[in-house]
Amino acid sequence: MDIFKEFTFEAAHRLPNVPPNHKCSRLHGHSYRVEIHVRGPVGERTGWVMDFSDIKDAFEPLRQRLDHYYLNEIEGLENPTSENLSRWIWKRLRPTLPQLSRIVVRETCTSGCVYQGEDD
Ligand SMILES: Nc1nc2c(c(=O)[nH]1)N=C([C@H](O)[C@H](O)COP(=O)(O)OP(=O)(O)OP(=O)(O)O)CN2
Ligand SMILES: [Zn+2]
Repeated sequence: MDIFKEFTFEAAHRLPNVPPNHKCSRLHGHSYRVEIHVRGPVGERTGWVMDFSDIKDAFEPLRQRLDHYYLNEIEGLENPTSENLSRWIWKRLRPTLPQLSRIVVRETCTSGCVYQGEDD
């Protein structure tokens, strides 16, 4: 079964590789929403795949590195698209959360990406 926990953080960014007249070449911010999904069997006694608070404990150090920062200044996020942000999170979270199965990053109410470690 797949379970998930959703997190939010605020951050600024700009996209350095878009044309100069592209709106995202300008500095702007988002209220990012991130879903962390974990896949595994449901424990017979616990009745759960994993305690949601264990997902929170695993993601919180990364959230602290992102919240209220300028993403472009973070190593590995020089081009902070949703796609690159999901890969950045995956790479750092997977070692402590091996059951990680999917990351959903939402930049706006209508835009985001889903990453399942395809090119990990
Ligand atoms: N594939 C991607 N495309 C875009 C990304 C991205 O990370 N991956 N990022 C952006 C910008 O960061 C932009 O802030 C968000 O995009 P967009 O959905 O265009 O934002 P709007 O809220 O302005 O969208 P509207 O629906 O047109 O109001 C751009 N593209
Ligand atoms: Zn943006």
